[in-house]
Amino acid sequence: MKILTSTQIKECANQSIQSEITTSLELMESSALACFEWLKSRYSNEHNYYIFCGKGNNGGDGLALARLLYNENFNVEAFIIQSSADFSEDTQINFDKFPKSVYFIEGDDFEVTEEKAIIIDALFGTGLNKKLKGEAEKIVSKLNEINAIKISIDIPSGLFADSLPEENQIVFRADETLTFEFYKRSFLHLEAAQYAGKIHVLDIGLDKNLIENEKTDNYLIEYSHFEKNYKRRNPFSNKGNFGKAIIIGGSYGKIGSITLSTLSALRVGTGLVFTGAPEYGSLVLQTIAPEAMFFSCGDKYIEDIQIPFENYTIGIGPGLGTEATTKMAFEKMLENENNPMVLDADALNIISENKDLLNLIPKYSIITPHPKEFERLFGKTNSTLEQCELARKKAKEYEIVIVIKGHNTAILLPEGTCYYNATGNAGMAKGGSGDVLTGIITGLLAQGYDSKLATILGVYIHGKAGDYAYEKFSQESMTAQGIIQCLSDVFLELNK
Ligand SMILES: NC(=O)C1=CN([C@@H]2O[C@H](COP(=O)(O)OP(=O)(O)OC[C@H]3O[C@@H](n4cnc5c(N)ncnc54)[C@H](OP(=O)(O)O)[C@@H]3O)[C@@H](O)[C@H]2O)[C@@H](O)CC1
Ligand SMILES: Nc1ncnc2c1ncn2[C@@H]1O[C@H](COP(=O)(O)OP(=O)(O)O)[C@@H](O)[C@H]1O
Ligand SMILES: [K+]
Repeated sequence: MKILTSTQIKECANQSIQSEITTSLELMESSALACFEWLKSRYSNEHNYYIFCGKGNNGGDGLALARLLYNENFNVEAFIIQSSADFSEDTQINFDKFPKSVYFIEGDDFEVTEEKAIIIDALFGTGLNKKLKGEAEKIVSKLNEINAIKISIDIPSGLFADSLPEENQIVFRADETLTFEFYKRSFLHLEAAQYAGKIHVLDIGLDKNLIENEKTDNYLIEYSHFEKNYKRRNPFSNKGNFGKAIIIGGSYGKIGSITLSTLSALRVGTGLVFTGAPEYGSLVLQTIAPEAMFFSCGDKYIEDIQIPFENYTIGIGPGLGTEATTKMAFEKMLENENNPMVLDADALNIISENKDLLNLIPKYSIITPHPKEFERLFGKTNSTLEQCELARKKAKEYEIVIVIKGHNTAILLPEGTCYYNATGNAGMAKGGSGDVLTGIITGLLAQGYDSKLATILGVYIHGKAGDYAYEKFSQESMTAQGIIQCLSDVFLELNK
């Protein structure tokens, strides 16, 4: 799914209107109708709906929604900011059409009975052009204090679509946001996402051809991406058709991490998986992952990485350690390798200590830092959006794929595009989840997916398996091994 800026979204709507595909009033009605249908499917008319409206079109959506609810006998009250007397044209029409009287409110001079209350925030949408102040700030602050179900229309009031709020900025805190047609980019960044709650993208009938023609560098990964690009297995295939993945890492006390990567590479369909680890890891690895082959990388830690065959794909880093000899062996390996590889964890920590090594990373390799590892590699930034933009620059500069891991993992490609992921959950916030991702991406790369697809699909599958693990084991009890176990559910779904 494309992620467009608020200006682009407005432009799409304007073009639809100019080409007489629709009118602005019809768009407002279909926005309100989409919200109405959504609400009706989730909440009964036993609730009391309190709809807070501004003077712009977001307020118009709110007033149209109030009418639709009222007409179906829902208990609804509409509140309008006092200073919002000069409505936009369509909002004025919807104000006139609302059959009940509304409350004009000033500051915190309004009452909401908390019991069974649903507060709908239609104060400001994507037309917000400055931080909330005065009356608006007072209203939102009071709403935030009320104990009720809170739903924002299009975007929580006070939030911008394309930039992040500062600390202590007043923003409506929604449990759910019903947003129109597109994810707003800010929803994919922690600083803003905390205000938006669960996001639901509603279709309001904007012309899909116009959306198709809008250019963007930011996308959200969707199931269709995976479905479209997934390589089905030919019935006549043999193990030689599905690549050789070499997973390198592990050190004393961290053989587990490389085991998790190995198991994950096996579980995404790789033809042959080899694990390179210190000798003492052999017994554990061969017991837990008998399908994988083991080759020794020294005794106590890696001294030299000798790969005993050709045509392979390397994933290196989990549990690798940063011993002096390991560093030397890793540097030598980087000097000798030309094919894209996956670099994670300690491989990245070693590079952080010697930034010249960035230049040795083979083109189109994939690096998977969490935000702290990213900071060690490329420096501090003031926000996650700045970090994402810095990653875009670095991905281009070094011609690599950068994966910034987190709740909404961001993938930055060498051509400058960003793909955000929305699968996964907080049950994955545990040691070992990242090692699973390394194995998955390495396995996909080994099977012939190019770096871009291996990463996009890998990140998506990883989160999706995490979501299955959540359903099966709960967020608390799921483990990295649970994620690996649930990879089968992802592939079974795909093969249905
Ligand atoms: N495009 C689409 O596809 C569709 C969009 N739709 C809906 O329209 C929404 C966008 O509507 P919009 O452009 O009228 O702006 P909106 O956010 O309602 O209000 C801006 C108003 O608030 C004011 N204002 C700004 N900042 C302020 C502040 N800090 N404190 C106080 N006031 C402030 C500003 O006044 P100004 O400062 O410019 O005088 C302006 O009048 C969008 O989110 C969606 O819900 C659907 O109906 C149909 C399809
Ligand atoms: N709250 C969350 N929501 C979704 N995914 C998460 C969340 N927390 C962690 N993850 C995912 O789990 C993985 C954790 O990786 P990492 O931080 O490297 O941990 P590890 O130390 O286990 O290797 C990443 O892929 C990340 O996207
Ligand atoms: K809103």
